[in-house]
Amino acid sequence: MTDPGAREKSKATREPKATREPKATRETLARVAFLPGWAILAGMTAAFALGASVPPRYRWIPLAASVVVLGLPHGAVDHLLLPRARDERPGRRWFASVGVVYAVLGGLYAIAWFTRPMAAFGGFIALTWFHWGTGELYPLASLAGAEHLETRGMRTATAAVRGAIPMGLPLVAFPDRFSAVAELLVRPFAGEAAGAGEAAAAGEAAAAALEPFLRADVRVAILVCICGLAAWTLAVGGVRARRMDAVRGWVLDAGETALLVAFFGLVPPVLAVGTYFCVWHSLRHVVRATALDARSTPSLSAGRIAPALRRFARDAAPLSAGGLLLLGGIVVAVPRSPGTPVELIGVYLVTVATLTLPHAAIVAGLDREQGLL
Ligand SMILES: CC1=C(/C=C/C(C)=C/C=C/C(C)=C/C=O)C(C)(C)CCC1
Ligand SMILES: [Fe+2]
Repeated sequence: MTDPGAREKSKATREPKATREPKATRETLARVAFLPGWAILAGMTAAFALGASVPPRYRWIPLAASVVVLGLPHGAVDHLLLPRARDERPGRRWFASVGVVYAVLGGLYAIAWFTRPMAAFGGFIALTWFHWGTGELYPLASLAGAEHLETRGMRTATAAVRGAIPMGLPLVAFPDRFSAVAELLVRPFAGEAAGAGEAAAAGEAAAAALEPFLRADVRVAILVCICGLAAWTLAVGGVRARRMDAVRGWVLDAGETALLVAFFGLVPPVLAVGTYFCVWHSLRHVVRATALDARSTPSLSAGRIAPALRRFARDAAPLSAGGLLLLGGIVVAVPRSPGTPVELIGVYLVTVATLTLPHAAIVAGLDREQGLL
């Protein structure tokens, strides 16, 4: 005999933890997670559609800003995420475990950059695809309440689409910029005793390895795959949403997907990726982290986000500083030290890459904990 009360209870515990926030709290979180990103990306998309342009050197500003604003700090609370999601105290044991994950995964990946930089770059694109894609599930499913994402299949497909847009469309629309960034990231790792000639050769080797992806027919194929997957995922999601009478969440999903396609198709990639990193991916993750902090719930449910963000900034400060130290270490350790601001940002991106592997692993653990992955 199953007692209906028990069945109700088990249903309640199966519900992803992330959706347990009271409605008022969720609305505050959603406002902060969504509105700035929509406004800034839509504004920039419109400006570039109307022919705006930004001189190349200024396109790096958002990426440079991400060192202190949202970008690097968004990963600096990784040691607090899982214990808070499990209602445990984030003590020394958690800090040590997360430290080990960072040391092992980050360390191995750093070695890969020094030994096989081009493969490491390819891995970075794949990793970002996964991490930025799955990073969209919490805001969509838990904050926007997009019920068409209730099945694992829909969530997998949606994450694949959301990650493919920022990594694939810059290649499709701006192949030369894409390969220039690949060269920028790979060049400092040219052989131990590399002279300028050898470094240039490494850069050229990077460009040569990318060559097949830069061909017009291959890029058209990539575009067709991304748009086809997006259209198919949204079509299946739309049917589900209609059946569940949950069209609002689907409209948000479809609208965002269209905005992202237009944004990454029109805005120069260095500017687009940097902006997206700060005001979209990182902001959404920061909001998610504040939602896990029990001390922040009273002010959040009263519609106030500032105290929660201040608390986040305090939590994230020490390890953001740690990230900067690591950046300094990598700058010193690369065989060819960066000589210009842009080269310095290139080395920063490699630092971000090595930190992103352990960060993505921990966030994936949180996704599992919250029933999203
Ligand atoms: C800058 C840039 C690129 C790559 C950026 C990447 C891969 C950024 C990843 C950031 C991460 C993972 C942050 C942490 O969440 C591309 C696509 C080559 C295109 C040209 C501009
Ligand atoms: Fe992240």
